[in-house]
Amino acid sequence: MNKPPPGPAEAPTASRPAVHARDLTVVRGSRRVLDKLSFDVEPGTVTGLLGPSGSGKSTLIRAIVGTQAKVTGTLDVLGRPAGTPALRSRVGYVTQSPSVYDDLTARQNLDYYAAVLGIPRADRAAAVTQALTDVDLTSHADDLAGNLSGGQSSRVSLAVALLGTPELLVLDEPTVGLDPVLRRDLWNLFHRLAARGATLLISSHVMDEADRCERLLLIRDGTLLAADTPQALRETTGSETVEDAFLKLVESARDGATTHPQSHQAAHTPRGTS
Ligand SMILES: Nc1ncnc2c1ncn2[C@@H]1O[C@H](COP(=O)(O)OP(=O)(O)OP(=O)(O)O)[C@@H](O)[C@H]1O
Repeated sequence: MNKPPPGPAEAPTASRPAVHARDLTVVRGSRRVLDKLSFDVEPGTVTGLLGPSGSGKSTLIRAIVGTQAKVTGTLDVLGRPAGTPALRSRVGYVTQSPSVYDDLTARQNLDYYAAVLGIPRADRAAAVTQALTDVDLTSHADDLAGNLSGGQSSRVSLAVALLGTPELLVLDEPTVGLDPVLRRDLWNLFHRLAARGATLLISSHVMDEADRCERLLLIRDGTLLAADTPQALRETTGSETVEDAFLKLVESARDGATTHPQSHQAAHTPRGTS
């Protein structure tokens, strides 16, 4: 693809990947659980990190947010090495298990985290209300978190991550256990956040969420099978669904096919061109 060189008027941050990984490797115990991953996450996109249970999604997410030990290779986040303290307020992270205080209400939880994040007292109430609105929890704002359903407490955690208006939001299986309506609503929220300029990296082991993402990173056994758009993955593998594409990529990796699976990687393809 003949991409013209960046012109002098092009803002360097606009085209810089939100996440840039080269030969990213993580060893846990005696096992290499991520093996030489190379990919870029483009800014302003909703990128899905898809792979079966145990494939290394959470490990990769922890590496990106800077909480994983024994990471080697290159891993830059918003132009800085992953884990740099200056990134803390720029990266929102939601873990698989909701991290809220059961004896505080949803609003009190958010107010507390807003204070921890250093949001000025005068701005806190508005920031909390906005975050509660974003996750559609205003009607439960004054319920104790301990009395909320699993899906509702996950949304409180998500609201916490939204508080600082992070540039990059990394969400580990945020839709697990949610009913289809809530899942759809959350995906709509993710796209609204991306439209406001945020980059979202969202892990899931549910392949039917693939088509809700603009781009996908498919991983299995700690290796990257592909990085591309859902449509390109279906087309290049001749598959009807991303799940079938995934299976074909696994088979071709297993057969040691001459076409290396990572040739599907289109980390530098500008958005909307593939
Ligand atoms: N302390 C450890 N020592 C060795 N291997 C580990 C350790 N912790 C995790 N692993 C292995 O690392 C691999 C990746 O785990 P990870 O939690 O990143 O996968 P995942 O894709 O997020 O899985 P899930 O979807 O089930 O959460 C797994 O095979 C797991 O068994």
